[in-house]
Amino acid sequence: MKKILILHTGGTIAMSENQETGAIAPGAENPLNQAVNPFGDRFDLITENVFNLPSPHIGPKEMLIIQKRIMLAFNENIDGVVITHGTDTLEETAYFLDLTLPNHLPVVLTGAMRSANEIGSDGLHNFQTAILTAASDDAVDKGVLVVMNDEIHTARYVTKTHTTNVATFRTPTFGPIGSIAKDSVNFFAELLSQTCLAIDEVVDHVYLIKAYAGMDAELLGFLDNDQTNGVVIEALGAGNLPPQVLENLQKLIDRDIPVVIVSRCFNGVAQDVYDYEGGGVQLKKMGGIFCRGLNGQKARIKLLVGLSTGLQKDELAIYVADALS
Ligand SMILES: NC(=O)C[C@H](N)C(=O)O
Repeated sequence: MKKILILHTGGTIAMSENQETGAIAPGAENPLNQAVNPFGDRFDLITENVFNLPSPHIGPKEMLIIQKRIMLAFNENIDGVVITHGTDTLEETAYFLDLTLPNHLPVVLTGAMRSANEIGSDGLHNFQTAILTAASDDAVDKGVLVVMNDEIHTARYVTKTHTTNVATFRTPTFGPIGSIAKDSVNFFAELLSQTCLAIDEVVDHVYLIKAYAGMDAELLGFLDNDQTNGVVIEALGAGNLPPQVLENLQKLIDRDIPVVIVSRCFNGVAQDVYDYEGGGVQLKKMGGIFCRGLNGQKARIKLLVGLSTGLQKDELAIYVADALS
């Protein structure tokens, strides 16, 4: 019988709706703990309530606590791990774990868009399909996975795309790698393997900012101080910035603060293609690190993990630049 470790961390999947006001909030008890186990004796389910937090309250420190708990599971004959999590920051926790856990133990994150007592609540269904996926032999060596709404996505590329719809998790550019139909878990893609870094602490002051038409130079100026450890910029289009921010950008780079460039576009990959003032060619020459294929929040997690594990300068740039390294 497969032994599946379940780690509850909170989120809408653990919340209920106030029937009078319609407001959604966590209660003292996680409704998932009261749910009947639909699998009977099929799996040995070991449940731990790690946190009961809405996911905007989850940051790298909490991610590291979850990571450390899963590292222990490697010596506990666990066959798979399911993490229930709020959806707002689920993709960041999933990617943090993807970068820091060895690949071979299936680790699956899930959540819900409708709380436990709302009509059409998706929590229990997502929870069950996440368990099925974590128990699937085919989930081994696929990296950390996100299961929502009968789809299986890689932690590396999945993102939350809708504020309320149950089909919110999507993988732009690449698509999901599997699906669940009733009881059967089907994968239709392999994952290219990546390095896993051993992590023991997390650095702070790693920032994410978004470029916009007429962007003010001051914002980058505020980050030009001893505290800043790294900056990710969601640049325009293929990876370009307005000329007026270049002077302050150069100041950050001269301070040896790693500056990572991704695109604010929903699809595609940032590249140094444009050779005009503020274009990607110049940003790269100035020392900007182009990150291939990750969105802003994932690139920030990667930069944070690289910095937290002690990578510096060229080594850090190589690690962050390629989503597969
Ligand atoms: N659907 C959700 O879980 C959203 C909630 N605000 C959270 O992330 O905790």
